[in-house]
Amino acid sequence: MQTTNKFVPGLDGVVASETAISLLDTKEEKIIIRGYELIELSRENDFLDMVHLLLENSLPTAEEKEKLDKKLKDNYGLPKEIYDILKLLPKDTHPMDGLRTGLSSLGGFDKDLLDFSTEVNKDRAYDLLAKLPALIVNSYHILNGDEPIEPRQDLSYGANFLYMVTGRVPSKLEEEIFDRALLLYSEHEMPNSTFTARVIASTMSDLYGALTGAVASLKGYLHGGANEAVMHDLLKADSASEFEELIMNKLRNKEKVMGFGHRVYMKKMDPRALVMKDALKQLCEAKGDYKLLEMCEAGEKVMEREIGIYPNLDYYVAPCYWLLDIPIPLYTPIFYGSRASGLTAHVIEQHDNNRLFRPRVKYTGEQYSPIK
Ligand SMILES: CC(=O)SCCNC(=O)CCNC(=O)[C@H](O)C(C)(C)COP(=O)(O)OP(=O)(O)OC[C@H]1O[C@@H](n2cnc3c(N)ncnc32)[C@H](O)[C@@H]1OP(=O)(O)O
Ligand SMILES: O=C([O-])CC(=O)C(=O)O
Repeated sequence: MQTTNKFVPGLDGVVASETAISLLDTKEEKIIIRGYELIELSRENDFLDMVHLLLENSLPTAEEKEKLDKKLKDNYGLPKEIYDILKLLPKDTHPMDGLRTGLSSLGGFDKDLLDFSTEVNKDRAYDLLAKLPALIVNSYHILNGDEPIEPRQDLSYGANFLYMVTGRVPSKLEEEIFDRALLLYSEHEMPNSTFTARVIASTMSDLYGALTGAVASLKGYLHGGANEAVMHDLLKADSASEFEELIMNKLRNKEKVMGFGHRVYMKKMDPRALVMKDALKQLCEAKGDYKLLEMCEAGEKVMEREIGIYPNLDYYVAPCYWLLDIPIPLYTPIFYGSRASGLTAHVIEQHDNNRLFRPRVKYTGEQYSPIK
């Protein structure tokens, strides 16, 4: 055992793992996913390409993509018992907690639960990605006292996901923007939720357990929960100047402004946010109403001017989801639905080449004294 005495709060900058999945290359300003660059991928590819890239280490051929699409669609259905379990939850349960419960319960339906071979883990990952839209959206519907919505096989993965949320088939632009957000959210190196999943997987616990822990991690407002918090803030103002005032008040009160800042890109804008800012422009243009864009731009300017901190992805995803008619409590669960693609790749990688995570502490308690 090697011990270093250096304590780094929040493990800021600490290298916790080797991975061949992704890297935030801050020198080159690139988000590398298995050798490709995320922003370039967002221009040329869709979420299913990303799923294939993450789980198979290559972009799919047309034939592979068709097979993947079919594999997911064939497994859309959830065991009826999962809906029965969700119906037992108190109605004010947050959909992230509904998702956490449903996901955890799914483990019991896996006949090979303790087979961690790469192939079985991969099949399990595809099965989960197939089921997540129904689990996420229907846990929300059930918690609202509504009936679950059946997935539609005739729509693309993203269009079906969005259809189940709103109950209407999205326009081409809505489908593309929703899919782009899925792709951008899919993988981001070693955020708290990925670290959580890998720590759990490192005890040779199963994929459902590791992914359930990651739901709890992503829910917090310092991480994925920020996208919901951003929208709540935007709705408190009615114009760019009111939103600027709201942010100034938060700064005066030393409060964090949601959707800004990032452990890795603190002094720069998250490159993914720029892509979603463009998407917001497109959605505003389609609606002929630019208010949300003007408010967000005003917020961006005031944060740069006052404290030199820039938007992260959640800041520009939130108003896009709003314009896509997605209810706010589904923002973080949908983020999770996308991130599950990266998380499953990380759990597989951890199981394939494992060493138990077990760090040490800097002790700040009382010195030893014998019990009298
Ligand atoms: C997809 C994602 O998960 S992206 C992250 C989503 N989360 C958010 O948007 C929540 C708001 N942002 C934050 O709280 C932070 O920027 C985090 C959690 C993302 C990163 O946190 P850390 O790397 O630990 O940075 P930390 O919180 O220590 O901030 C450093 C300094 O910047 C300030 N700061 C950072 N972010 C913000 C913010 N959003 N609003 C106001 N001040 C901020 C801090 O107050 C701190 O100032 P100080 O040194 O004067 O005390
Ligand atoms: O990388 C992080 O710490 C948080 C983040 O942006 C993400 O998970 O997408």
